[in-house]
Amino acid sequence: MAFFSKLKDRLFKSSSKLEEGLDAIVEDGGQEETVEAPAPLPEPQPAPDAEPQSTPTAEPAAAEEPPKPQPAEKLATEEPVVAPEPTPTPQPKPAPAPTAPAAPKPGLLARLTGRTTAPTEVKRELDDDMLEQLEELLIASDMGVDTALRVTANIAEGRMGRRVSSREIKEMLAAEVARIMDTVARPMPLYPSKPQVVLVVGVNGSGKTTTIGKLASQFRAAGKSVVIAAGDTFRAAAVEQLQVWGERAGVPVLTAPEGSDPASLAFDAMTKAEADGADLLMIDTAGRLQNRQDLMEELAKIVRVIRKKDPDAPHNTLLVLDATTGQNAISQVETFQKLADVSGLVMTKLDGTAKGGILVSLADKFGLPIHAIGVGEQIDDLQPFDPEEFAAALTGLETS
Ligand SMILES: Nc1nc2c(ncn2[C@@H]2O[C@H](COP(=O)(O)OP(=O)(O)OP(=O)(O)O)[C@@H](O)[C@H]2O)c(=O)[nH]1
Repeated sequence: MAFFSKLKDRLFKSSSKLEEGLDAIVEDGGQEETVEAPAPLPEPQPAPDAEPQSTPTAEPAAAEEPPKPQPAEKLATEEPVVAPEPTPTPQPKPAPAPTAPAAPKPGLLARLTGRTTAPTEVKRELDDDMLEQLEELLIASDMGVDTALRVTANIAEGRMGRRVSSREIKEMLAAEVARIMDTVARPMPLYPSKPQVVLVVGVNGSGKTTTIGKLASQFRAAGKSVVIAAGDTFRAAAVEQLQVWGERAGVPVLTAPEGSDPASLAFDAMTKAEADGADLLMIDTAGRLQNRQDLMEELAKIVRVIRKKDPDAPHNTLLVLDATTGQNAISQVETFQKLADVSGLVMTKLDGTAKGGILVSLADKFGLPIHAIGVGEQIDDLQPFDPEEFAAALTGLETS
């Protein structure tokens, strides 16, 4: 519940654009029609709130990494709060059905008597022009050309020539988006290894430090002992910022003198975390642009050194992506994947983007797990990723 409203509120910037675009497409060339009783929805009814917390289960992760996982625990502690929602069984929706046959009569009478109370809505025939407009809209929302084409093709399948309302097109789109995102919504897996080494990488300012602080706080609240290593040894300010987050999360931050080798800090931090019996060691790294070859090499070195200490480490390599960077996120994933064997993504700043479609594009292209999303700058502004809620928020479905 908390998650839903937060995402909904904060994704408004993103949803409103897509939502307005979808409304405009239907209105452009559409005609107002009287709403027939309980309008039969197109077959793939997405049932947006049917299984809200189904996603952050870890079965897929377990299936993929059979050797070690003792699959994930939820990242977001408020996840149980979502549970109460589905119970509201007062769904008197089925009831209106019997009244359906009677509905046209009063509508007609009302019209004859000049009291036009019958509700109307704009519908447009789903044709090539409409699909083209839809493709353009999705591409503009950063969904990427390939994904946009695939999504529209799926929407079109079996529905060409049908008259659709704005709400129906949003439902179809939300169902497609949720289907793509369903496979990638997975919390960060936890392993029995002690310490489980989590390397956090990304370009400058993507939100690595903030995400580490938020994650550390959540893991700590889940009863894990966490240690953070300040791997950005180049900037004193970065270390200080991490120390602030360490304090907020209540976890120790290991540092090294400014300018020292981040790989050796990572090695020392592993030794220390092991000696302390820590469950998790989260290693922050300096932000590096994917086109800076030297820095990317340095990252590869950090990974090599970590593996000297534990060949299975880093157990998780989280790539933190800033959702506001749009399509550039694609090349970030490609480059970081080559050097650091990225195991999962955290998408930050979803509260500030007008183009949440990038997540759909990433999921469709790489299939990397999305462990969490950042929806603000506060310590509790990191949420598990829920495909249905995301799809509904992105398309503006729940606001219609
Ligand atoms: N609105 C919003 N801001 C965020 C989010 N995550 C991080 N930020 C902000 O983004 C800015 C950069 O975050 P950092 O955590 O310092 O990013 P970084 O990747 O560690 O940065 P470098 O160390 O410079 O590479 C800060 O102002 C954060 O408060 C988020 O989910 N939403």
